[in-house]
This record gives sequence, structure tokens and C-alpha cells, in this order.
Amino acid sequence: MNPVEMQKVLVADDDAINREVLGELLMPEYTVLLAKNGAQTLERAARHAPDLILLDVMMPDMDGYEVLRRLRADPQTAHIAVIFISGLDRPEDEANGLKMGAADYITKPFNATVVMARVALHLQVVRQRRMLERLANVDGLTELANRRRFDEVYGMEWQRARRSGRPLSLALLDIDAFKQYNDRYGHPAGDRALRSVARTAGAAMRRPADLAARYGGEELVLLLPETGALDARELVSHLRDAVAGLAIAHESSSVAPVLTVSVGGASWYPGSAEQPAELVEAADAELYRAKQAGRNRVSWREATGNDNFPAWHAPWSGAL
Ligand SMILES: Nc1nc2c(ncn2[C@@H]2O[C@H](COP(=O)(O)OP(=O)(O)OP(=O)(O)O)[C@@H](O)[C@H]2O)c(=O)[nH]1
Repeated sequence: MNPVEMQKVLVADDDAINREVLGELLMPEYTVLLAKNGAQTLERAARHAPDLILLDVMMPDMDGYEVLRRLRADPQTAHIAVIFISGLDRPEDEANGLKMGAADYITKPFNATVVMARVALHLQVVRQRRMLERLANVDGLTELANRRRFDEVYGMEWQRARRSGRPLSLALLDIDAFKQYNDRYGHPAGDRALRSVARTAGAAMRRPADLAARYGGEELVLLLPETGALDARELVSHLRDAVAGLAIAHESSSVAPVLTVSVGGASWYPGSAEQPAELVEAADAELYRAKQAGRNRVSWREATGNDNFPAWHAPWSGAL
């Protein structure tokens, strides 16, 4: 397996010999990280996001139970699978470890084959969980986030903008004359074109929190947290350019000889709208305006500081 695809296992044990034995055992199949105490375990878990932690229960500075509790309390590390490795071999110790949320409990002295088998089993569970999460959040055709994921992220970003007082921009992007494209080139070619547009939209996202998602049909939505109207409009205008630059021939379009998109966007400042739906409605109204004005253009609406919604600035429309 390619090393970049290897799953990561963090071995946390205060005993150097145990670390070495476990490390060597796992090394051929996994990327192995080592930690010699509780503080190091927490730091490496947060920094490297391992898939699994083999966690010694008895460590002098912070025992394994406390490490697990702190891992679970931090959203960044809360989902990492943990297997306790412990010299405490009474059934109640094992039951206690599992009750705390460990995936498994292995007693010392451990048997190498059993350790490997259990590690493999739990890493398979981790892979399956990731696949399910992906299926639930990703649109199969475009491989962008799906509508469900967008709704979830939008709700969170709306709240975050409300708390932080930072602006939030949202744009709806719709392929022009796509019905004619399907009619002229066939539905499979339409799917390929939609995937190319989606890939271009995904690549245009610059910050980790920016999100491009499939809103429905041939419509995409772009969510740009902490981005004001000026920057959002510029990003989206470049994206419109980039789609035209794909030079996907569209002989049946009255807009251009190539596939183009229209985009409607709106920027929200805390206090300018009451409900998340209002921003989507404003972007949708701008998309309609861009279509009416001839397509292949961006139309934007900007709400001012503390105005009562819907006191938007005069719309800007342009086919840059
Ligand atoms: N190939 C393909 N076509 C799709 C998909 N989703 C929606 N469509 C098509 O997109 C077309 C959208 O058509 P309309 O809403 O009439 O708009 P349009 O032809 O793009 O025209 P304007 O938006 O007004 O420029 C329909 O023909 C849908 O069948 C998809 O996943 N794949």
C-alpha cells in the first residue's frame, strides 16, 4: 500500500520497550506514531489525527482513562478509536475501560497476533465509518458536498457569523441553457459537463471553510464564510470566467458558443437578515436577475451593516 494511504496508529506507553515492541509490530502495515506520556498523546492526537490509539492505562503523569476523557472532550479528537492496553486484567477493569468509550481492551502481557488482529478489526470499522459518512455527505455525480451536507454546514456558519459579527456570502450558480445542452449532446455528456463545472467550482474555493455543494439538478451553491460582498463577488466572477475557459462546446446556446453559467449572490452582515432562508432567497432573486439580463454573468446583492433586512445595496450585475 502507498504510504500516504496507510492508516495511522499512535502507540502511547510510558515504557520504552513496550513502545518499541508495539511499534515494530505495527510498522510494516501502518504509519506508527509514538507517545511516552499523556500530554504527548493528546498533542500528537490533535496534530496528526491518527485513526487509532493504542493507549496504556497506567502512565505516571496522566493515566489512560484521563487521556481518553480529554480526547473525547475535544471535537478534534473525539472520534478517534482507542484500544486500551493494560496490566490490569480484572474483568471489572476491562468493563470500566469499555464503558468509558474505548473500542477494545487488551491485557498485558499481550500476544502479538491478537494485537494485530484487533488493530486490523478496529481500523476496518474506522474505514467503514468514513465511507458511510462520505456517502451521507457527498453527491455521487459531482463529488461535491450534497444538499444535506450544505444545509448542515450553512446552519452552523450562520450561527458562527451571528456570534463573530463577520459577514457571510452565498451564491447560487446555474448552468445556462443546460436543457439545450442535454438535448444536443445527450444526457451522459450533460453529466460530464456538470462534473467539470463542479470540479471548477470546488477548485475555486480558497479557504478551508469555503464550501461548494450541489444544490439540486444543475444548480450549485457556494458558501463563503467571513467573506464580504467585494471578495465574494470577485471570487465568483473568476469562477464564471473559469467555466467559460473550460471551452466546453455548446452549439445550441444562444448565450455563447461554449457552456456558461449565471450566478446570483448575496452577502449578509449580522443584523441584516433574520433567517438563513432570506440570504438564499436574495441569492436566488439575483440569479433570476442574472438570467433575465442575458445569462453568463454575476449579479450580487449586499446588505449593509445594521440595516433592517431587506435593505440591500443597489444590485451589481456584470459579465466581467
Ligand atoms: N445531464 C444532466 N442534466 C441535468 C441534471 N440535473 C438537471 N439536469 C437538466 O438541467 C436542465 C435544466 O433546465 P432548465 O431549468 O429549463 O434551465 P436551462 O435549460 O439550463 O436554462 P436557463 O437556466 O434558463 O439558462 C433540465 O433539462 C434538467 O434535465 C443532471 O444531473 N445531469
